[in-house]
Amino acid sequence: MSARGSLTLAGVGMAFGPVTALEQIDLTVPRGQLLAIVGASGSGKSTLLSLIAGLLRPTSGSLTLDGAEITGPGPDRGCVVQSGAVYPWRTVERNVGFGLELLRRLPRAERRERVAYWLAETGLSHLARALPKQLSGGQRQRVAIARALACEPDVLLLDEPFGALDVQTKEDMQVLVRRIWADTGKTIIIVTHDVEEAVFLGQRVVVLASDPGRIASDVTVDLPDDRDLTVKRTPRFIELRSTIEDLVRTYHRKHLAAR
Ligand SMILES: Nc1ncnc2c1ncn2[C@@H]1O[C@H](COP(=O)(O)OP(=O)(O)OP(=O)(O)O)[C@@H](O)[C@H]1O
Repeated sequence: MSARGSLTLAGVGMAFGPVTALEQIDLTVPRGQLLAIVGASGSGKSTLLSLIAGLLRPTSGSLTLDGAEITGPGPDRGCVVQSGAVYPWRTVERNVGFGLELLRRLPRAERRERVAYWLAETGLSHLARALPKQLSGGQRQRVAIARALACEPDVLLLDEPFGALDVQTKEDMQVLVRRIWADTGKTIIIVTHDVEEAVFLGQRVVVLASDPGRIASDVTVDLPDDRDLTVKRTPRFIELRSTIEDLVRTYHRKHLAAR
């Protein structure tokens, strides 16, 4: 279990010239929490994740990870985006080992061991020598997840990672994320358009409103921690999904009406 991974955002704002993408975001994510962020298109979800990743600097407020200010990207945070961004010329195992080659001077044997572990954990061992072009979309996202985890980050950031996948593959990936979370105890933050995905994955769902992007609602998902896909058919799941879908819609409409 990771002993780190607690995030605090205090008064975070982000403007791109005249566009205020985020305003006054106050958010504490305890170590080991699985948080989903939803909101209409343009509500600042990706911007928020990029700030946590350290790819952007806020125009106001501060972000800290375990008490230290986030000033740029670092190996303590691993990112996976929708496109997966795997290197087409590298085999699966060399993709998974990529961050380890770059970020840490690990002995070769340990590097191999870690790559093998994450290949197994993500169900890719049999594809270790394959090239990305031989993989399905879901398998490619598994590679991106394994690569992020091989560096042993304290926080895993997922930006619409399954948006391009078919329903079946998407559900397999959701189950994978829940298992990784249960096995590692890492802090995981996932941005998604898909409210069903947010409720299935999250212990907590934060809803963003648009224009400017801000926290509209913070919902605790009181479903069992050892949930499987059948939970999606339970009354409480359906109720939570409807409540959050309504919130997303309401804040989207308010934003349109204000224009
Ligand atoms: N690099 C940038 N330069 C200028 N404006 C930007 C930039 N990045 C984001 N924005 C603006 O900030 C706002 C929030 O964008 P962001 O991509 O974070 O929203 P999102 O909720 O992730 O949207 P989507 O769900 O469509 O991906 C939008 O108005 C967008 O146009």
